[in-house]
Amino acid sequence: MTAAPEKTDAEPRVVLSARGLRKEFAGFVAVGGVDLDVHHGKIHALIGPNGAGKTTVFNLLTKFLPPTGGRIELLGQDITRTPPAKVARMGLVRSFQISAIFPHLSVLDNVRVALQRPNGLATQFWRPAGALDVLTPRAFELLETVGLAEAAHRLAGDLSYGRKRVLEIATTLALDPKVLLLDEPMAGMGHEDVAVVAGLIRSLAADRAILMVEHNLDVVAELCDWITVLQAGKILAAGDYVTVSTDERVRVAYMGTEDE
Ligand SMILES: Nc1ncnc2c1ncn2[C@@H]1O[C@H](COP(=O)(O)OP(=O)(O)OP(=O)(O)O)[C@@H](O)[C@H]1O
Repeated sequence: MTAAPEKTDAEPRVVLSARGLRKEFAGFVAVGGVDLDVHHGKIHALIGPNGAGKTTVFNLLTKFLPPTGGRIELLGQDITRTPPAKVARMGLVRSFQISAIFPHLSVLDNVRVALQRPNGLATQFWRPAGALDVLTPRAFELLETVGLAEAAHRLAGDLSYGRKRVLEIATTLALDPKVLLLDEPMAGMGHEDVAVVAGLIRSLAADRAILMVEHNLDVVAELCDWITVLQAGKILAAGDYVTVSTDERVRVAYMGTEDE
C-alpha cells in the first residue's frame, strides 16, 4: 500500500474550519453564515467595523456560545456541539484579556497555576507548599518562549501593561494550543509593546495557527497572512492584506470612505 503523501509547509493544512456559521439573538442575525479556514503556521486576522460580529464568531468557535447553524471542525473533528473545556483540551485556546492573570502572584506562579489545569490539578489549588515545584521547569520554558524569564519572580501586577498581556499569552501556552485565538492582543498598547507582542505572535505561529481580532491595521498588514473582513455578520472579503485593502467594498465599509 502506498502511503499518503505528507503535507508540507507549502501546502498548509486547515486546522480549524467553519461552514455556514450562524448566530441569532432573539431573531437578530449577529453572524449570518460565515465560512472560515484557519491554517497551521499562519496568522489569520478577523477584522471589521464595530458590531460586525467578530467577537460573536470567536465565542462560537471557542464554544462559549452555541451556534444556531453551521458546523465547526477542529483538527478534522466535528466540534459543533463540543463543550468549551473539551475544545480547549483538544487544542483550541483563547487568550483572555489581562484580567485572566493573578496580580498578587509572581509571574512564575501565574504560569505554574496555568500548567496545573491541563494536568487535572485545578481542584487542588490549596495544595501543600512546593507541590507545584514539578511544574517549574516547564513554566520557565514558557517564560523563556515569551521573553519573561528574567521577570519570573516579580509580582504579575507590577508588570507593564504590555508585559501583562505577554504573561497572559504565556498562560494560554500552558494548554499547548494548536490554534490560538487572540482577541485584540494589541489593544491599549504603546508602539514598543506592540512591537514586542507582534514578534511574539509571529514566533508562536511557527508551530500553530493563530486567529486574531485586531483593530490596528498596521499590525494586521505587518503580521497577518490572511484576512477575513466581516460586515454585519457576513464575510465581505477575504485574502492577503493587499487584496482586502484594495477591495473597494472593504474601503467603503471598513475604512468608511471611498477616497482614503
Ligand atoms: N448576547 C447578545 N445579545 C444580543 N445581541 C448581541 C449579543 N452579542 C452580540 N450582539 C450583537 O451582535 C452584533 C455583533 O456583535 P459583536 O460583539 O460580535 O461585534 P464585533 O465585531 O465584535 O464588534 P466590536 O468591534 O465593537 O467588538 C452586534 O450588533 C451586537 O449588538
